Amino acid sequence: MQSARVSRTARHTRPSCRPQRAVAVRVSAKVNVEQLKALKAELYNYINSRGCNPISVRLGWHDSGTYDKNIAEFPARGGANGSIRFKPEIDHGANKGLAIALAILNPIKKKYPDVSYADLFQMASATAIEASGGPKIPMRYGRKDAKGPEECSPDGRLPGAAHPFADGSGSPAEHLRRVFYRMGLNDQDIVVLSGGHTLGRARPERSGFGAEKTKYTDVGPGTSTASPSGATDRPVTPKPVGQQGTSWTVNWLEFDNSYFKEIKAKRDSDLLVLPTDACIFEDDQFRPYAEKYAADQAAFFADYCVSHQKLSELGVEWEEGAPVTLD
Ligand code: HEM
Repeated sequence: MQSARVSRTARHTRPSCRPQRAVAVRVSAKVNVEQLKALKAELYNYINSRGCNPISVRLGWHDSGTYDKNIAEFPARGGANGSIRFKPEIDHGANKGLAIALAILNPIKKKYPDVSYADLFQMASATAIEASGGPKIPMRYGRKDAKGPEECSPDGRLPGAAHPFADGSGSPAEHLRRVFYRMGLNDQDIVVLSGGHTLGRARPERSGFGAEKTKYTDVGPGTSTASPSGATDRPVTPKPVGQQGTSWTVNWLEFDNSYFKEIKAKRDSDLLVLPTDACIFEDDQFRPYAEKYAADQAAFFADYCVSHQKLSELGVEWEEGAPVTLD
């Protein structure tokens, strides 16, 4: 597993889902490409076999979503720097339940000591999406880590889902704009990234949202006899102890555009629509994007790749010679 820490030539691609012309770049002596590749292979198999795709995506997003573009210094500006692994950040209210994701990833991390936590969390998220049938996001690696609890982001930077909003916003759309604009993201990013909720569930014991269980979560994704989509051949999540929660979609381990279709249709009270989800079809600037993604999965995937790559690089300080790509 140990690789020579030498410069090498790698293929570098631009941020898009579509194949791009390869450009030769020098890769950092500090970034261990062999370990990154081996880690990705292990994560792909592990995450898919355990059905922990949704929580892996939420962990990556909650690490990077603390970014504040108005703060110059690393890591005080927040972002994808691995600081979520420390108390007090992991104990922030918005992160409730994510200690489970750390408990899953920490033993794996031990086998890849040269990989930063920041890279691990972003890789786990992107790999979880790919392994759920989603697009292959053009990821780049070589992030530096925050070093200790004193470098954690302050509480309150992640979005709330419903009134009352901590920043005093009068509507969900205003709140989303305040939070995502602070990260340097735009309306399209807000809508397309909301599509991350095609995966997973909300549980009363974590966020306070959702029911204890629904016909879609009591047995497993897409396996309810009431499911219009019927059974899935994807692995079913091992039934966890505690509440099963409410999913946004029927097949909540399948990454597709069903989130947009379901939010638009509002057809089933067993599927979740948070106020911040509903507003993507209610707000005049958000709606065209939401309509586009409900109608066209390929467009959703293409735009999702661009916004997810941005999200995964918020606030990042790269190692010397990074970023590197793996393909
Ligand atoms: C737009 C603002 C957002 C709000 C207000 C929000 C809110 C929430 C809430 C309340 C939960 C339920 C947590 C629980 O009870 O376990 C949740 C789960 C989740 N969120 Fe978001 N979220 C937002 C954006 C995002 C983004 C941008 C992504 C990824 C790109 C994302 C991915 C997820 C995933 C995958 C889950 C399911 C986790 C699981 O099943 O364990 N969310 N979100």
